Amino acid sequence: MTQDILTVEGLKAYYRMNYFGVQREVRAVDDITMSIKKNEVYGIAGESSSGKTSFIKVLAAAMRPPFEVVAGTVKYDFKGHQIDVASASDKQIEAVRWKHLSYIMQGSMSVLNPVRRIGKTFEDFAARPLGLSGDAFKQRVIGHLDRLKLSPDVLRAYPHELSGGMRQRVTIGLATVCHPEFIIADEPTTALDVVVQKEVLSLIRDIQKEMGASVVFVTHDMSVHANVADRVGIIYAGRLVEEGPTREMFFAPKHPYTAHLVASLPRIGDTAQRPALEGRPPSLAAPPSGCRFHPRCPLAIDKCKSEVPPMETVGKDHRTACWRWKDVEPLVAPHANHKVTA
Ligand SMILES: Nc1ncnc2c1ncn2[C@@H]1O[C@H](COP(=O)(O)OP(=O)(O)OP(=O)(O)O)[C@@H](O)[C@H]1O
Repeated sequence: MTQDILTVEGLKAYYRMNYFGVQREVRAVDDITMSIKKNEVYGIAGESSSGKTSFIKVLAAAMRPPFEVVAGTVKYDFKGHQIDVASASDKQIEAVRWKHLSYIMQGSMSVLNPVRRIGKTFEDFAARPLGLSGDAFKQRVIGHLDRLKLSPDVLRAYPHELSGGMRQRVTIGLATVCHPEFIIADEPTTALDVVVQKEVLSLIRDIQKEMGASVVFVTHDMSVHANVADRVGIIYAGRLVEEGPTREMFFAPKHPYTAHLVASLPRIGDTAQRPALEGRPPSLAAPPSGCRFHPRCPLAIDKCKSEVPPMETVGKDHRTACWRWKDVEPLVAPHANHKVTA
């Protein structure tokens, strides 16, 4: 049986703000339970503002006030090192950062210090976790850059001197140079052109295979999920509403929201009109009762308005939170041009 490397239970994480004495709470992650296996690539999808970035910030132990964990656990089982990052101290998190757990944040420029040469940034990130210095450290970094098809010259460059694709490679290099067991990436390909996107994706996949790491990544681009993920999880209004093997999520979704998301993926030669999903995701300060998707759901019944659907197992590694999952039909037929992994 494959072992889990990450187990999340009953996780709630909110932005808690105080505006002139008035408390406001944005429930960005609201009761998520899930797990990720060793060597698995897990993609997280959902509309803008659904809580994807907030969720992986907790996984990456990168919360900053006013964002805080309100309930639940986020337990990693690293080699010889167990940690619950939802309650660990900064010092305990420091001990696993980069060496076991790494985080590729949204937008490579925000990670790379604009006034520091790339080589210095590598030293800041990786010298201590690797326990190397001087020439030994430099050789290790150069060897790693070579795998990423980057020349040692980049170490002398400033971030603005590199193209967007190169910067993203450097960010991936930073996140992987210590051979972490768990890599978290937020929109790793957004803002890159299609050709560079493909390169960056295959790079992440190659590195993951070579190092035997687990990867969690977020993107709103369903074609990236189709090509890269082993399993996909769908977040709607702060909740995980469905997760399952990528192929099943595309060809046999069991949540009406997933059916809409996967239907949004353009296919070559397909001119069929698909019903648009009306409305917008709800405010996370005052989400709807019952199933949060019910105001937009074509299958909603009275029960959906008042009772929260529990996550039910509907197949191997496949779970959904929908009272009417048996009635969910794919909105588009499987298509020959629709490449899906697995
Ligand atoms: N620093 C913050 N302070 C207050 N609320 C925030 C903050 N950051 C995010 N939020 C709110 O948390 C909710 C979830 O946002 P989050 O960025 O996690 O969503 P997302 O699914 O990643 O969206 P996107 O795809 O646009 O990045 C949103 O309602 C957002 O407005």
